[in-house]
Amino acid sequence: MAGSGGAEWLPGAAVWFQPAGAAAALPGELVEVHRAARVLLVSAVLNDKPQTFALQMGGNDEEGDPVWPREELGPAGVDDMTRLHDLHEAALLWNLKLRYEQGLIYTYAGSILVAVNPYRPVDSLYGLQTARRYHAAEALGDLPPHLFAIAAAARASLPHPQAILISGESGAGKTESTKLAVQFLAAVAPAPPGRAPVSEQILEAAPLLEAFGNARTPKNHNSSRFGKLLELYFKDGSLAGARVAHYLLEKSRIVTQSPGERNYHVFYELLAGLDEEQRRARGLLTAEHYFYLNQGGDSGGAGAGADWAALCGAMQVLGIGDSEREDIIRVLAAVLHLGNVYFHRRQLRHGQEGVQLGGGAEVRWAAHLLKVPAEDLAKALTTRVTAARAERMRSPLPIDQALDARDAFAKALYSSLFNWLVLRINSIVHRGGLHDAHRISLLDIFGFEDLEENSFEQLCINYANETLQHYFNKHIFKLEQQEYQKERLEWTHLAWNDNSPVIQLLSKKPVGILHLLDDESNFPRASDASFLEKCHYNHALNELYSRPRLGANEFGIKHYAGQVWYNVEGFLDKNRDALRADVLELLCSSEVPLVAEMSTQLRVQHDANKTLPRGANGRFVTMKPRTPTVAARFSDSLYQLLESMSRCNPWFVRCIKPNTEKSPMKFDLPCVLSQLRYTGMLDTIKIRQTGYPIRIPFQAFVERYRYLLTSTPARATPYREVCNSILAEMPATGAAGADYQLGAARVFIREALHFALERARADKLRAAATKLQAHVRGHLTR
Ligand SMILES: Nc1ncnc2c1ncn2[C@@H]1O[C@H](COP(=O)(O)OP(=O)(O)OP(=O)(O)O)[C@@H](O)[C@H]1O
Repeated sequence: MAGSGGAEWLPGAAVWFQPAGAAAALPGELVEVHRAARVLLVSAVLNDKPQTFALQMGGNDEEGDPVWPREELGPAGVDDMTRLHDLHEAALLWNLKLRYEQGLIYTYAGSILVAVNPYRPVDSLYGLQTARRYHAAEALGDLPPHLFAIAAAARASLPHPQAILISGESGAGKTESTKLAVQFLAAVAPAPPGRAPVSEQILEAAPLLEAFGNARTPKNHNSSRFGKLLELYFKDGSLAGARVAHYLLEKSRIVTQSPGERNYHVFYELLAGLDEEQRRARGLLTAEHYFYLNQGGDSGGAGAGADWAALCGAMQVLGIGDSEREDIIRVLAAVLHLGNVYFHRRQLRHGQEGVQLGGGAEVRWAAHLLKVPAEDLAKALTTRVTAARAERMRSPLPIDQALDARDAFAKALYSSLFNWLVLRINSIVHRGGLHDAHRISLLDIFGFEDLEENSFEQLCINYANETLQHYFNKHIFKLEQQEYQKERLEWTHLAWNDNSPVIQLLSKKPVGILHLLDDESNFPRASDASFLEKCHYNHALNELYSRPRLGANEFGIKHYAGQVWYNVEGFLDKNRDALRADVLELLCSSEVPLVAEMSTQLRVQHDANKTLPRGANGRFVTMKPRTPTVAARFSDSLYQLLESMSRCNPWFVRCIKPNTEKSPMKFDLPCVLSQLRYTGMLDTIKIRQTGYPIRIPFQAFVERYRYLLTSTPARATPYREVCNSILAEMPATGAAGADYQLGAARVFIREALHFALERARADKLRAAATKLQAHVRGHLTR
């Protein structure tokens, strides 16, 4: 490609270039230039048609001039990106853009689904008719790419357990995709008679969990602030039950919100939904009066009243009765009252500092709603119990600790309410008799986060994303290529961006950052600063780790999705998440059945998880038992999640955010490009295009595709040879290299050829069925 007279590469500049298939170079005009993305868009007329071409800036040729590989995509792009001939970032980007602008938000990369958020309702995409069509399709590529196709393929692959992993940044569309997949599976596998409400209950659990676990953030007005694994159980072809597991509800949001952020939806919905009389009975006012609701500068609740009515409807469908709902309201209202409790500093004897309670009415309301003695609650907020020998003494709390005690109380109340709710939902949708049911798991876990201020929560979220990216890489690249090697296929090794070193930096024993944090959290005199010192000391030489230049309380990690700086302030407290024993006792003494129940659950969790520290020789030593920290529990649950996933056949859905303004149908190239880059989409497509992800044992292959044989093989022909005969007759898919290879015991097939095989088989079977019907009709007529 050449510019006119060495002119600047600017939009509007005249250029010459040669598109694929054109006999000679064409004159064109630069439409857009993305230097960072090394992408040029050029408009030109080819075959009398104005078209736009995406060109990738390559390296330099021998004379130092830029090299411009080329790609022409046609007006509608391709629906499976493994069919692109010239694979480069510009081609992927332009292909997604072309499709997106025509309302085609789904595109395949082999069997991986790329879903670009439309940011507007696209009802025509998701009707019952569409669901039925996808349900009836025989193979993944038979119909245009769709989320329903992935859900249908997962369902068709039962009884082996299946997992659909839905990933993407905050706001990319994971939660919507999860809901749509569940709706599809519920629609095509209706519950058996007698159990009819179960699928309705499963569907109604989603808005309930969203009300309590989602909140408005600048990135997403309905951002899930917890990770979710939803297991759907199928029996005799019907959706027979479900189970939800949740990960790491963001607790800090209950008591603080940054500008533009809000607390969990349910608070605003409650206040807008109760009438004046109902509010008065609980001492409640409107949302702007509550400290826990107005710190982000937005306590408006437009439409929240209707949401409260919908929420009550969902509770009814789930069988959460009036008295339970009343108790839920008590807890929510108590949290709001607690947030408005304030303190005055008080100088005590011997130079000790203490506090005097302000907002006494708020304490009385909270105690009244929780049915605990008001004086005990006041004591819990202003003093702490210290145990010296056999004596329990109360010592006053200074003002900062009193505020912390208030917030810790509110966080414990709300998070145990959330835990209780999940358990309650499970008790409804996961009834007995499912031990032999078949399972599809849907994972919707918080996306990678890099905020203005990143704290402990972001470290955990990004750690989870690293492990899931690793799981993806392991499936797509590592295990795949290991298999080729084992079965001695001809294969040039394909490198990929391995993120194991970051995972080790975070979690390897004994000095991974999360282990250092745990050790410090169990050491009473440690502080955030001493934790940071230890991180610097142990990892300063690691190239994935950065120290701040100006001595700030931060450390930086180079994640697979980019560098993130974490401010360590509050890390230790958040990780300890200690609930004082006297506070737990107070909660357990509540006469509200729900509060007593959730406090018991809290106590069980608190006690059951206590582990004794091990001595150097591996034997238990006599020390205080360690209460597991948040990071330790989270790592454990991630480990269990991956364990469970490793037993499933995975399906990947990559959600993409088209712009950062949440604008409908606006495709911002650099924004999409960065997501394609850090998820390794180009390499993924390369390995899907040239690799052999489908592997079938010879005998199973022959049994499935024997209808495609044009001649019957001799009786004792080995399966391997029959496989070869079937495959040799299939037309080539057009990608470079062989479309299949025969390994030691299995045949290895490219996805494109697998689609073609499935389609050919379905055609043969259909033709045979038609012939048989005609034969039977003829026979009957005769
Ligand atoms: N398929 C879709 N059709 C229409 N709108 C969509 C679709 N997917 C997402 N959206 C829009 O994008 C918004 C954000 O999507 P969603 O909440 O699913 O993101 P997320 O990836 O789960 O984000 P987070 O990680 O913050 O929870 C939705 O509220 C909705 O407005």
